[in-house]
Amino acid sequence: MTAVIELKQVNKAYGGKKAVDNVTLTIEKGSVVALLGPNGAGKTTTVSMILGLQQPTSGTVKLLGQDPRDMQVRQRIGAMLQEVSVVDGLKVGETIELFRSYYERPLPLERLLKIANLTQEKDKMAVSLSGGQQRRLGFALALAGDPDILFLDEPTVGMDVTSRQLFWETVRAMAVGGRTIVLTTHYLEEADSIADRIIVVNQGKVAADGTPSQIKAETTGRIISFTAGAALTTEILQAIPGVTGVEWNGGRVKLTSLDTDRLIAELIRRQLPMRDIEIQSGGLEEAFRMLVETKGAVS
Ligand SMILES: Nc1ncnc2c1ncn2[C@@H]1O[C@H](COP(=O)(O)OP(=O)(O)OP(=O)(O)O)[C@@H](O)[C@H]1O
Repeated sequence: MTAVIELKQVNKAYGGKKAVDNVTLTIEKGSVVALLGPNGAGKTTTVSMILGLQQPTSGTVKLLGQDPRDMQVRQRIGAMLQEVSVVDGLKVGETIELFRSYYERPLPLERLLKIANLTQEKDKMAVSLSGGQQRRLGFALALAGDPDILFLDEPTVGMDVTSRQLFWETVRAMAVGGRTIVLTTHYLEEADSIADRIIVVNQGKVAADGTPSQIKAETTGRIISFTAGAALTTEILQAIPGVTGVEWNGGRVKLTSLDTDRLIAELIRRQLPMRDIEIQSGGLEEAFRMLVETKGAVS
């Protein structure tokens, strides 16, 4: 595995306040990584340091093994930031052409227009685009140089459902092609479906790091549900080692546990009256809430 992004003991302070607090992490080539965290957690600051737009107060950031400000490195990076740079007086097509001119091997204009679903808008003034269309233009500009690493900072904010679907299909196809994608989002279901690694950031620190299923399993544990025989009560179930929660819904009971493999063995060993047993993971939303709440929410 090749590390394309490396952060070592990175800190960023504004005044006396730490926005990023001693973060060390490595991102491998070809991975799709989602940075999740509440407002003010430090996601954008982390991405800006990886991009070389801001300097860490201490620690080191390497992009493709180099300083992120290196010109050769910049040729291989694309970024879609929260603010889209719409140049006054330029049409959509001209804006894309301008960005293409910065790169040695840009993607063709027509392809970029198609990817961003802006073919119809090619001759419109960029400033006249709607919010969602401007986000899509931002995507085309990020892809102009056919980047190896793509940064997407809350990319789908303001996009309608159809644009959002098309957007993620394109991102997925790019990841299959071996590109590395780093995104920040508040939409947990998007992170769950697109990312192969989720890094939860809270108060400038990494609160959790793993695959979506690891994050879910490690934080909320898993759930065993079954239709319970009449003899079973909450007291009996709570007394079984490994049970962290008991919830009833009619005759069905939901047990939560951090180790469902061990618990299921124990339930069977006790020959409890159970039918239609199911094992599920907790939701990412729940995992995220727990992580952020236990470590203290950021206003
Ligand atoms: N230029 C700046 N000057 C002073 N403080 C800043 C600056 N940029 C960010 N901060 C502070 O640093 C912290 C982290 O902000 P950052 O924008 O990185 O968070 P975020 O996780 O991207 O949040 P959001 O989800 O709201 O975009 C916040 O407390 C923010 O107020």
